[in-house]
Amino acid sequence: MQKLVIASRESVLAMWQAQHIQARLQQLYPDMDISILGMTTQGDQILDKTLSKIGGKGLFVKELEQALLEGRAHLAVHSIKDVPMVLPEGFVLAAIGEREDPYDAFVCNQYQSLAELPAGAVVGTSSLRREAQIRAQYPNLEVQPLRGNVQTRLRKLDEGQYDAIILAAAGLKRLGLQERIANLLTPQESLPAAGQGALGIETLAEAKEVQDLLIPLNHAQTAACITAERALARALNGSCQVPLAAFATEEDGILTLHGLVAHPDGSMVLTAQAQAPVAYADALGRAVAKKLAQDGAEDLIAAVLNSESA
Ligand SMILES: NCc1[nH]cc(CCC(=O)O)c1CC(=O)O
Repeated sequence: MQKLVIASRESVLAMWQAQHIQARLQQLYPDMDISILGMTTQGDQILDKTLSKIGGKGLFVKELEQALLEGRAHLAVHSIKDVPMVLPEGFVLAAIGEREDPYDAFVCNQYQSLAELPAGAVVGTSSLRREAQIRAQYPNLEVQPLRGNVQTRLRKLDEGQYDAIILAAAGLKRLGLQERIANLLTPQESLPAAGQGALGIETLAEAKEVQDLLIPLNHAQTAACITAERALARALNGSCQVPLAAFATEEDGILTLHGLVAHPDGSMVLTAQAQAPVAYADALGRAVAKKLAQDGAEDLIAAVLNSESA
């Protein structure tokens, strides 16, 4: 192929990620003409509602998939965290890039940790997963919705609308804003979302030639972790509506996967974990999901979904 077009959202973070992939590809294929097609998605436009209320993750990827379908782009670069657990027919994840820091970051101008915040302090996050875990451990704190891109969220903190906010460490680090991180939340405080910190590259299922070009960008250990995390979320019908976390690590070919499902108000938190060789990543995800289901996760999810539609 002579020419490759990368579809990306236009946020500063998305563009950084697309440029990162562009640079890696240009190094591998110096003679190829590689460009980026920036586009705005519904997820970027609707900023006054929480994601769970406007239909979830798909809103960040649909327009990019449409560009692939219409041949305006050959690959789409996503934060894998924003990619729905089940792709529409005809699309595949062709490569998963090496993971950045997977943890959530505590961002605050006065305090060093959630534990130090005074009672009644306002913590900004629109992630139900973060909200539920904070409420469960710090019932004296107030959690308020916070949307917009990373820069917007930091501005709202600096203007005093919040005492602290929680953001993915990966986004801040990629944007050179790591000095804004007061502390990383431990996985015990806030278990990360499935895929947090990793990039996914999506193509049409039929685009074999493009997929071959992307093989060197796939990071095997990260891909195994992400496969396990996404299998867990998929098995529990992972949507943005229910607080759900899935975090895998790999050591010497063995994956350790932690899963968590919670009630948004923090009144109930279920956790489970298991280990398996990397070759069984998908089965591991389903196994941890099954443990959670046996502990009552499906009832919890049904109760949360019911109360929302009521
Ligand atoms: N929800 C939006 C989103 N999608 C990916 C990232 C950060 C980068 C990543 O996790 O790869 C963020 C921002 C955040 O959660 O703070």
